[in-house]
Amino acid sequence: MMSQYLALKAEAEDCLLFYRMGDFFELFFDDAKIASACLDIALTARGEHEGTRIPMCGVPVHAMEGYLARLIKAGHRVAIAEQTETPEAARKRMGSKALVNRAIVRVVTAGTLTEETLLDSRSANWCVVIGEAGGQVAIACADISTGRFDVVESDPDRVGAEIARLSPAETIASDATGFADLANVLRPRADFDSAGGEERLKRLFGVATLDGFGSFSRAALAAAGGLVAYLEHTAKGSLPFLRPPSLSQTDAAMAIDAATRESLELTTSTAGARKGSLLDSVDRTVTGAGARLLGADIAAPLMDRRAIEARLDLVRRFHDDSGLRESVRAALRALPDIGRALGRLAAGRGSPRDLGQLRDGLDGAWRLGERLGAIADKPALLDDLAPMLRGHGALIDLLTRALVPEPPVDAAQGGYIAEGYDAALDDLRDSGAGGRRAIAALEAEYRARTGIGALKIRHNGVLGYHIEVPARAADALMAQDSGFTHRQTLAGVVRFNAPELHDVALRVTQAGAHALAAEAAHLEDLTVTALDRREPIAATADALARIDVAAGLAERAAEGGWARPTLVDHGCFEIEGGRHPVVEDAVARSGGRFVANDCTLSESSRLWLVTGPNMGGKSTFLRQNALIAVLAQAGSYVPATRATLGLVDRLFSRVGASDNLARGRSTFMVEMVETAAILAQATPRSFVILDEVGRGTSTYDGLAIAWAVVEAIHEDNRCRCLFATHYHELTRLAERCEALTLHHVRAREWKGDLVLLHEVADGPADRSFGIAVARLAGLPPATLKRAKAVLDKLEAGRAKTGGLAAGLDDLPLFAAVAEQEAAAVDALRDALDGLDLDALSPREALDTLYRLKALAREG
Ligand SMILES: Nc1ncnc2c1ncn2[C@@H]1O[C@H](COP(=O)(O)OP(=O)(O)OP(=O)(O)O)[C@@H](O)[C@H]1O
Repeated sequence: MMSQYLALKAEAEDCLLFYRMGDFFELFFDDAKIASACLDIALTARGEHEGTRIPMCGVPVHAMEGYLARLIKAGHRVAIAEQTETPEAARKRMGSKALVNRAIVRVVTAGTLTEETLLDSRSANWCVVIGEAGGQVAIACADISTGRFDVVESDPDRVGAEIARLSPAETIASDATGFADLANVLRPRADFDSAGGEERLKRLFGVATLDGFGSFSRAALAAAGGLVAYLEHTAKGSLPFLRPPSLSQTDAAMAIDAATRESLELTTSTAGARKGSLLDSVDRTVTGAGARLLGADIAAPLMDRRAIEARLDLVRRFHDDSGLRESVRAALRALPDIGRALGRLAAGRGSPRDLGQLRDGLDGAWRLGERLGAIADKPALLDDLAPMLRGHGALIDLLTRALVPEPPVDAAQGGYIAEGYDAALDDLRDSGAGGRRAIAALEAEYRARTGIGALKIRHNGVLGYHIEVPARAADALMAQDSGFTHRQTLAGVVRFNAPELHDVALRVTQAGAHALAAEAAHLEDLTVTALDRREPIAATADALARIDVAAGLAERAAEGGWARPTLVDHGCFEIEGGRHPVVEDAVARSGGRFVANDCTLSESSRLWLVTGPNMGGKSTFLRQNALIAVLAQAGSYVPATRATLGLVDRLFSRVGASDNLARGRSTFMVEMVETAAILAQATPRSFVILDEVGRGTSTYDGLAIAWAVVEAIHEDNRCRCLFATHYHELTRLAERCEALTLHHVRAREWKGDLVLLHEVADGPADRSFGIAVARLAGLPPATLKRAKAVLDKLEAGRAKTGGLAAGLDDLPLFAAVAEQEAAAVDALRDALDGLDLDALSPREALDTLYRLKALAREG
């Protein structure tokens, strides 16, 4: 047995091997140590291997799903080795010392789950593969719990952002590409060969050419083929359930890099949970499929204005008609998740209940389709969706006739095929029921014959039907001629058999076994019939999800008084009464009122420099505008009283404080890497929010960098940008950057207390209130007093020297400064030994300026 085990383990080296032994899955050696620690189950030992005891632990087969879930969550992969023949068959083959054949039937990984209990019903479960060919890159992703299959052709530099968008359960790449560091599973290069990929796809979809799906690049074939190869590997050869691939380009969606997603908390909060994210605050969907689609929509806002308007038209229809909205949501709420039921059936892991869910879901969809088809003023999208909801009439009828109202998850006990569906099955059941009645009659007869009132006929797995009497009354039945045969003596009872009982029991058992077999055959047939229609069923599931998303967004919009955004072709961004949905909820929960703010970026004012006290609401203001862009392009109403915006092609958010020490980068390093990416990638159609860039380093360095970044964004990127800063010196930039305007969040000091008004107003902030905020935060009075004294000294010094601001003011007027302070400049020129002052970078220029000023003061 151990050599069989070791051979199987060699096939699945990167997995924990679940080795089936009767009613248990056993794990051995290191697998046992890892699993027992992770699952908190006993580690024992058994037999010997190379002179040492073999560590071992096991989980019961019936409880395996729960254990699997914990292992997969902890990041393990599990290979399931099943017995592939019965012990009887093995004995026939090899005699009494037979070893049952076993084989790995499945590799369970995070990206290839279909079990309801292992999946979150409200999130997609993506398995993502990166493929590369001829310098091009494509990403193939599948959610095999629903069969969704997308292939996206990507710029090499957008691969990271795409992966962040999908937030996959598993990412796979070839061990030979440059993307290995983005992957958590590496597969051999041969799996990603584009010619082999084409063959695999043709085989999967049973087609002679892929032309019907669109035109695949070689990279797309490599990725899609690599994905199919991986799914075949984990399902051990059986083909996965995938719908025909939908091909797209990354530029069909707003580009949002990983750091921006994280800082805007689009689908998860910075704590990693769904709670606190934009998605959580917007989500009013009532079905798992709707929630999954909304997550995908928010993660990938569209770039196609017509498609966005189509979604918005549908939201508006539900928004403006609350009666319709409520009835549609009530109907959807009652529907089971047909997409996932279909996924389980297609993966060969379906149950009678899954068929029942299909029946109920499709029936509900049909009714909803009828209703929606008949309403007035149908938006175009609904015209497309309503017919998709109907059209499974024959299947619904078949399943309604075939199944009981509430089919069980476990097929083993039978009882899921409805009466009247199959006359032969009904007969078998009748004869089983007749037998059970005969057994009841026998019980009465035995009681009368023996005079033992407590006599019972019972059933168990070992003895089958038998007669049970209390031990004290058993003697009468023990006699040779009693007509009863002794089978078992237990503590309080003694068990017997009798010839009549044996005959009737045989009839009952045989009828039962035949009935079970007949039901199983029906289950298989019904599954095949349902799967014949899997593409249109999946399309119905998609249509339901789209309607749920629209009705949910309408509900959210009505709840929050949101407005339909107007999308235009030029680069404006005009928000009136904008709000941050997550902060607004939080403020409301603590009894406060959120202050709405306008943001009007235009050609002549495309860069807003926002100053103001800490805690004043700068970050909130920046983010709420970025979130409004995301929501608008995802096809949602937005938290504002009015919003008009030109489409945003790339969204960037750089927020001062986050760091990534885990990746070995300091806070400042991360800040600079991300800022560099923005300067390299932002286009005039982009929207950028920068929050306190430069604060991660020393004041002068930070100010110099912030200064140069603002200039570069203004001159070169020319994107729409909100820039929040504590460097008041930067406000000087307004004098020379014509499209930069100054704004501040308002605050007042009232009788020594700071009052934050959270109101965005024009012009620069007059002061910074840092110490007042520190007091609000509860810094000890002695420390506050000392801080105030230091601040006074600094300010006095600044007044005397002209200060930092004066220096920056002079930066482009270097020559003028030089004229006024010629002597110092000469001294400096000597000191700098022929350095070309005109060629200095802003940072060097600034340093030089300060040295110059110092020399001038001395001289
Ligand atoms: N418009 C608003 N209306 C009501 N409360 C608000 C508003 N904006 C922000 N707040 C409250 O103020 C808090 C601080 O806001 P935010 O983090 O945006 O300030 P900040 O100016 O960026 O501060 P810092 O400079 O310290 O980072 C928020 O958590 C929220 O409770």
